[in-house]
Amino acid sequence: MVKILLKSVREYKWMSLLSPLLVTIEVMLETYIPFIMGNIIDYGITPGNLGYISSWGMVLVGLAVVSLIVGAGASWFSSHAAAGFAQNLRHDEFAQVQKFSFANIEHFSTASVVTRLTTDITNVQQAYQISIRIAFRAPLMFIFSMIMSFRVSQQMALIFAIVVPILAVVLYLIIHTAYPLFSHVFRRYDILNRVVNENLRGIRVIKTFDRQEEEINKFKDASNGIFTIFSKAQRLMSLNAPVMTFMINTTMLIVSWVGAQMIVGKSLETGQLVALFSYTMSILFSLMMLSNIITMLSVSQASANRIAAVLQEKPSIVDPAKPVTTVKDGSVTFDHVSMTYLHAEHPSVADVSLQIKPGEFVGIIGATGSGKSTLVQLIPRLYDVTKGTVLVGDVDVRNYALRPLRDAVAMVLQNNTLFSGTIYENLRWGDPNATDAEVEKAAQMAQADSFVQEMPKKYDTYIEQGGSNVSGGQNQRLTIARALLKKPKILILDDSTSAVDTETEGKIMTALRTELPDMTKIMISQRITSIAQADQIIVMDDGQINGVGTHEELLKSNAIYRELNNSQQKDVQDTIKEGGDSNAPDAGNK
Ligand SMILES: Nc1ncnc2c1ncn2[C@@H]1O[C@H](COP(=O)(O)OP(=O)(O)OP(=O)(O)O)[C@@H](O)[C@H]1O
Repeated sequence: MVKILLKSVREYKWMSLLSPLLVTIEVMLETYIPFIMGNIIDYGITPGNLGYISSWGMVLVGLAVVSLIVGAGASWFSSHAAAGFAQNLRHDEFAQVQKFSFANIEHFSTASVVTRLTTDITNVQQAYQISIRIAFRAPLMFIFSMIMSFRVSQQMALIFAIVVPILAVVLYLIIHTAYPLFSHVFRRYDILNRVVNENLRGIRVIKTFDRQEEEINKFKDASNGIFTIFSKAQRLMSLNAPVMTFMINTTMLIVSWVGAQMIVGKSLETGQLVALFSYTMSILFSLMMLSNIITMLSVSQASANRIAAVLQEKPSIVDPAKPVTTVKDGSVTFDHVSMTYLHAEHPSVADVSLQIKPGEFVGIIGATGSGKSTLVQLIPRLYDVTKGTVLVGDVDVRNYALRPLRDAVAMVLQNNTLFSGTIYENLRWGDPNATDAEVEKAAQMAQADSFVQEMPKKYDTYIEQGGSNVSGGQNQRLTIARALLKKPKILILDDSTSAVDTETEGKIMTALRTELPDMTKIMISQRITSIAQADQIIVMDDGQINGVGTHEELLKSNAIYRELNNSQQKDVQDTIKEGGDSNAPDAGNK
């Protein structure tokens, strides 16, 4: 796992190596300073030797300055290397997520991917910075201080041999209890992110239903969950400080008591005792630092695992070894195709066989959940079939490189998203090199040009995030125009004219049929009127094809289609009787 993450260190490798090197120098200098101080007391101050004091005093100042500079360098290199490493890791993880298929994303959940890209990366960044600085500093400080205190007085150093193991056991017990709590926190972050994500996406629905209060409570629950675990873990960790203070004071007392007796017995000098006080502090503090480091590193191990899982996830839909790069035409064949979603028990599409000729207009109709969207998503390979084969231009879709396949198959979803930017910019997602005239032509076919022309800035009108400043029907027409700019061989409209009135929808289909006769048009719709003109209509029922034919043929031969037609005719009649208008959605332009 560590190996996978460390691949992202890249250009920050040398900084990462410099930091521990400088730390080693810093610690050596720092532990030498009390030794010189002790000597100055014993050989300079006590006998009144001013020459000794001034010459070693200069050395002392020199060492302190060098140690300061080296320490600052180590700190700078470690923080810079850690920030750079985190940046690379974030880019690598984000790039990996872009390669994911829908199935991959469903595996992790969007909220969890967000936590892995934010909180988890921050944790790993901190852990990395600690690893290349403090994780070196603490044990080195401990070892050098132990060596130096043995050098000063072996007898006194034995005190540490008793105190250190006791402290180590206490600190271990604290960490051991706190760690499992920390590792739970991340799962709580996923929940928090899910609540925020859902809230922001559905903010309009929330406002419409006046559900702010409930949403605040949902957020509070998620946030309280994090608070409870964190404060429990922190309460345990806060025991560290009093335990340390107690141990330091006790050790100091023992050192003072034994030291005083040794001074009286002439086996220890005053300066040596002062040096030993300093080493006591260093040894105990480095132990505390070590315990903190171990906790932080173990906590961030959970984060590191979660990031590594994303980096190691194999994108389930990738280019084949020798991909076909051109799509011959817009023909589509389903050959005994079945598709079962991950974790689903039953197939959403079962044993479907179907032939669509290039340029045909195909309508798909059926009850909700009958598998219409699943079926068409197999054409641009948004999901792979579980059984059978889907062929586009007589080639199995799995044999194409993804880019040319998805360029040839444009898909417009019911809730397709527009992005923040001008209308020109949004439509050019379909073709970045399209001229203004080409953009406008596509918009005309999608019946979007008329309302865009009425906007003050026309095609330079700024679309807000998620297309929030255009109506649902306008949004749909713009996304159809965007898809048309790809000049696809196959255009799939997945209920993507649902918010467009029937008259405008009719105009769109007429434009597509007359101006793009070679482009295969596959249209999913709940409205019979939308697909009645199709060359063939497919009636889906429970994942299977229940009937295929033209409008007239199906009216005669297919019970489901007849039933749908009758109920929709009745609705129209009822509405007319009530004096309403059947073409409710988006009848006017905003
Ligand atoms: N991502 C998914 N994971 C698991 N099951 C799914 C997923 N998407 C759809 N399904 C299930 O597959 C079945 C077919 O769904 P699909 O969206 O293809 O139906 P549909 O006919 O297009 O419905 P609608 O008209 O409501 O859009 C449904 O039972 C649905 O619950």
